[in-house]
Amino acid sequence: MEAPPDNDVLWAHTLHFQYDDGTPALCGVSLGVREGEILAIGGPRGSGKTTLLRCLSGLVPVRRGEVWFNSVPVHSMGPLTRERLRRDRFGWIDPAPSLVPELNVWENTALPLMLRGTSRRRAKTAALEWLERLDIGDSARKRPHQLVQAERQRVCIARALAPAPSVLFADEPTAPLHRADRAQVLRTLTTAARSHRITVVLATHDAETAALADRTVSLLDGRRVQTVHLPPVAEPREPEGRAACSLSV
Ligand SMILES: Nc1ncnc2c1ncn2[C@@H]1O[C@H](COP(=O)(O)OP(=O)(O)OP(=O)(O)O)[C@@H](O)[C@H]1O
Repeated sequence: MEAPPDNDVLWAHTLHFQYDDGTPALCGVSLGVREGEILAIGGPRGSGKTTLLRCLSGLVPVRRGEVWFNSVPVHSMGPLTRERLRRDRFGWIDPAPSLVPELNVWENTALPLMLRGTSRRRAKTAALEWLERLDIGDSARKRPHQLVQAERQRVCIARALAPAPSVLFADEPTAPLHRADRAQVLRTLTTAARSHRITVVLATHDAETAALADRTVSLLDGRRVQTVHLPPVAEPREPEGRAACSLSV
């Protein structure tokens, strides 16, 4: 059996993944992610990017192949150990913002820190700092329903960065943002990651987003390929009845 290299924080070897309905999503993908690296996982829709992030982060069990985090096997962990690993060491950003509706913005942002045992006061201070960095500090006391989609996504990004996770898995993190916002938020995300030595695994089908990473691993039909042409990304559609959001940054 091959051993993971010492300087790879994440290492996957011949990963295969098939959904319960039989859909093959990953076919023998191997990769290494170095500590502090920002790695883009590129590829068109349906190429397996989200599934790869789910396998690497321990969100789904790996039945064929291996995943190692800091030389610890994730593929052989039980569900509770994987859950603890995700809570204590990993961060996750989904393409669509998902917040607890009953909590305000800073409480949502502070939640992962409090789940890790940080006091409410310290978690609030950290949450407010990250909300400021994401230009959403003024909305700290608002409820999620009072924000537009793009603002909610900024809150999700602040929430993921606040605990300074060892690895941040970002699945199309700027999908709900407009072009101008996208570049600014991505720059904030990558700058924060670099200054806090957060390793980032960033799934994207957008060439401009991938260009901000240190390196890109490309997928096509669940397989790793040398290069893949990524078309320009379409603008997100605004929900009806809302003006196009322009966050002043
Ligand atoms: N829950 C599921 N059940 C069955 N098949 C799925 C499921 N989720 C994804 N798939 C299939 O697995 C394959 C890989 O999907 P995946 O979402 O990982 O790709 P992706 O590159 O992230 O795509 P996108 O950019 O659209 O999110 C696709 O064929 C997809 O249809």
